[in-house]
Amino acid sequence: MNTMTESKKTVTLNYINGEWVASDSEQTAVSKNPAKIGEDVGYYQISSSNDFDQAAISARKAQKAWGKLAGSVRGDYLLKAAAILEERIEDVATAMTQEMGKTFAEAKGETARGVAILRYYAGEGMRAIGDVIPSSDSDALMFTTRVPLGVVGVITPWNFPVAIPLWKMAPALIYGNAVVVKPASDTAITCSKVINCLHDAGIPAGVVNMVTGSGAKIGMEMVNHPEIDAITFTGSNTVGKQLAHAAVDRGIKYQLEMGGKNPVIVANDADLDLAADATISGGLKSTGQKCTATSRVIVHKDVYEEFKEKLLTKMKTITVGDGFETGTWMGPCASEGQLETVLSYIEKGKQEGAKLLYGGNQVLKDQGYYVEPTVFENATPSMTIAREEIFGPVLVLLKVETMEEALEMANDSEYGLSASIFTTNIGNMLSFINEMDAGLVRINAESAGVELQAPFGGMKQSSSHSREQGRAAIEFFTSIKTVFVK
Ligand SMILES: NC(=O)C1=CN([C@@H]2O[C@H](COP(=O)(O)OP(=O)(O)OC[C@H]3O[C@@H](n4cnc5c(N)ncnc54)[C@H](OP(=O)(O)O)[C@@H]3O)[C@@H](O)[C@H]2O)C=CC1
Ligand SMILES: CCCCCC(=O)O
Repeated sequence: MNTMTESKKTVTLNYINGEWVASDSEQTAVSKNPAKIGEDVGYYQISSSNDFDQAAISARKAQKAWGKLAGSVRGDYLLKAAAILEERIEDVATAMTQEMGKTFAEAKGETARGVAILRYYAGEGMRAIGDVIPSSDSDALMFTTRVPLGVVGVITPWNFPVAIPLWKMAPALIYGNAVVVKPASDTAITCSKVINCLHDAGIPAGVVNMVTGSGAKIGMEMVNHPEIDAITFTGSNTVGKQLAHAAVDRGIKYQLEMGGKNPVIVANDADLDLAADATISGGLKSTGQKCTATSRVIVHKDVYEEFKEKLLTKMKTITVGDGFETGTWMGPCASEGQLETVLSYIEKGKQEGAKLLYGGNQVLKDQGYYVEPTVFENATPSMTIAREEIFGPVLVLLKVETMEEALEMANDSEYGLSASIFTTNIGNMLSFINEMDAGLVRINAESAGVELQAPFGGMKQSSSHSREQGRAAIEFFTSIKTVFVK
């Protein structure tokens, strides 16, 4: 059981060596519902260094036998966990909406994506992992194989509290690693429910561990712990770079997926209704809290006014409220801190001279951390709201004279995660595919909504330049051995 009741409070436990245990710190912290100020979702462990040490040592001990299992046997555990998670979609999605505000429909969709991720990687346990390479010595046999890294530390954010932990854990596990997970504190309870599915699937003790608590403490414990062989992280650039420096100091492998400032280009031959719908979905779904969310909307002057009107007409239909209410299209910001960040960027946009076209206000103040869907125009590429990741429902319209200018503006960012173009012109498409510096390049489709079977990751400051998901994940979670036999 992943929780205990302590003076009528539901307290989520750590998962160490196959058991749900309280921290020896005897301290817990509260997880709050951003849609309902004052409502506590539950409590999680404020873990100690000793807690983490126990988890890392357990992982080390368990990994040896786990790595020796046949891939198909490891895959069977993931298939069982997938079936259990599928049975629990409503319960896990409820925790997600309660902890970070995502609408219940989106939360159920994400949890179903977690089920699919487990099933995809279960299959990886029976696929080829190397090549036979002809040696120049005709009497010799030369081939490659892959071996697990050992114990992988997993640090995850609050915005996809099921999909991201699973798209890191599932490949780590199928390729023979053990894991220690430190989830975002804002979504610790949701993560414990995912871990409980792996526990109930009978995964061997120590192969999977979860230690909750402050990233600044437990996250740094993780990257500096001698039993941790690699780190995979998704979150802010600030934290990612800190982890990378610590990983390099120890000489361990690291993987970072960080921020984005994702552009959409609307060409003068675009389907403007499609472009407006995709801009709203890509930019405002999940309250804009996706690293792949649309934020810069670069529109050709010939269609600017028509597109703007379509966008505003659709934005005005957006309903903001509690993610459990069926009429809600957009939930609250994930936390009070995130709301304050978004409001500060909106103020910055006004101060720097951008024109607030729609939204920009905090709403339902007495209920939760809600902000209106927001769009600016008359912004310049140098403005803060056009350069920095806001991680909220804020769109910035930018007008251009030519497609060459549009592409140049789209590339004018320190980030390079996802980018979309709406056009019916093959020349525009090919130029965009070839010249857009982004890991995810999408034609007549929104910038968000990546599929689990395809490589995911960014260029420039969005990533450490590896790729997650799909078959690409094997590159990070294994090491290649080139074997020569005479
Ligand atoms: N690219 C992406 O997918 C995401 C990007 N972001 C960006 O990050 C910003 C803040 O979001 P947030 O979730 O707080 O992102 P953070 O980078 O602050 O947190 C991500 C994870 O890192 C942990 N962490 C925090 N500080 C440290 C540290 N010093 N060492 C090790 N781990 C640490 C967090 O733990 P804890 O929760 O306990 O602090 C959490 O588990 C967002 O506004 C957005 O810009 C956020 C989420 C996803
Ligand atoms: C970390 C961000 C994940 C984005 C997944 C999506 O766009 O659907």
